[in-house]
Amino acid sequence: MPSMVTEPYLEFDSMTELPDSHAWAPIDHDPVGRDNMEEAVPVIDLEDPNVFSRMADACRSWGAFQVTNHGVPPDVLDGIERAGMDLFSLPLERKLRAARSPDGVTGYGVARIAPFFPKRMWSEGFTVIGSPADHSRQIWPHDYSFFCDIIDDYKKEMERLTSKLMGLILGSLGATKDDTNWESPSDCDAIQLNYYPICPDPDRAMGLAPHTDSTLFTILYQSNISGLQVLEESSATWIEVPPLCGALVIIVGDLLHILSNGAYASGLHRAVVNRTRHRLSVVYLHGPPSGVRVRPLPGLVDADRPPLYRPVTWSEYLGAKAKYFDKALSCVRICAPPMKGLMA
Ligand SMILES: C=C1C[C@]23C[C@@]1(O)CC[C@H]2[C@@]12CCC[C@@](C)(C(=O)O1)[C@H]2[C@@H]3C(=O)O
Ligand SMILES: O=C(O)CCC(=O)C(=O)O
Ligand SMILES: [Fe+2]
Repeated sequence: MPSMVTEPYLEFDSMTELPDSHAWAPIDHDPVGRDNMEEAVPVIDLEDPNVFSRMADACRSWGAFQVTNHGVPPDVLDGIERAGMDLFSLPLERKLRAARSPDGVTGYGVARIAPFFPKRMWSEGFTVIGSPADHSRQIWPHDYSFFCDIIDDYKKEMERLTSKLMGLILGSLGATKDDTNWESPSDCDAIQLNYYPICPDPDRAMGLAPHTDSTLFTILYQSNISGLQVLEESSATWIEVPPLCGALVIIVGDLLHILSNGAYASGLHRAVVNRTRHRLSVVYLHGPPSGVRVRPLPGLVDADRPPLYRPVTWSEYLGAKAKYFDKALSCVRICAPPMKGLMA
């Protein structure tokens, strides 16, 4: 694995120029797709009678879609947005009290994929798995429970929605929950808060570099500021996912690609930044419970369609991602050349 970035954290708000450490090659900020619906990431009403076929089309061609009628109350979305802003608006020294430890996963820090890129990203993140109480207490010693309560409310809504979405996605593949050997909710799901400060030179800065998520699927709330883009593969074009009031973005992760035996594409996505508006995204990363091995669904495997991937747990897959990043899927692909040092 590449060595970790060791430079000090940046006080973004004090920067009037983009430092060389954060200057990427110019970024195309004029993605197509805003007005041309043929080129737009689909928006799916979860009450649509054709929801299975609409999801199947979106997952095959985009690896992403937006959902409406998802049932998450607006005050829960507003609450987590406010809590995220409270957190990231604090002085750096306060946030660093909850810094992610070098071998840890949760807490405050730069994007975990940072070591794979030569330049640094214009963003900060905070990851929660399980209870955020310890980190919250470090940041707000006298009033840490407000943050925990908001995270708790959000988590409950996401657990309800992941269960619903899992049923629909399995339905879109012609399967049911009985075809998997696990139940929602998962004990390993993560909440990731991402903050993208105002940037003096957004054409050369990258909020979050292109990546796929290691999840079954990801539920992303981006409020009303644009920044998320998905790669449209056939034209190799980055397409903006426009913020829609109250909608949530669903991104197909690598484990759903495996479960679908390659039928659904994991969506390659990135976040760009803005000269005048800071942006917050709240990301719910959903995977299987610990110990469960994800494998291609039995109904999608036959003599003509052999399994493309071997069974893998989420933690094994995250280990491969941390080591090989965008080559992680090929590590678990059957018949692919084995990569040195990968788990049995
Ligand atoms: C469950 C997880 C998925 C994630 C790694 C993590 O352990 C917690 C953070 C997640 C996140 C969020 C930002 C993008 C991403 C690629 C990253 O660097 O950290 C994802 C990871 C992932 O999906 O691989
Ligand atoms: O902020 C965004 O829009 C993208 C965030 C993201 O891709 C992630 O956290 O995995
Ligand atoms: Fe992502």
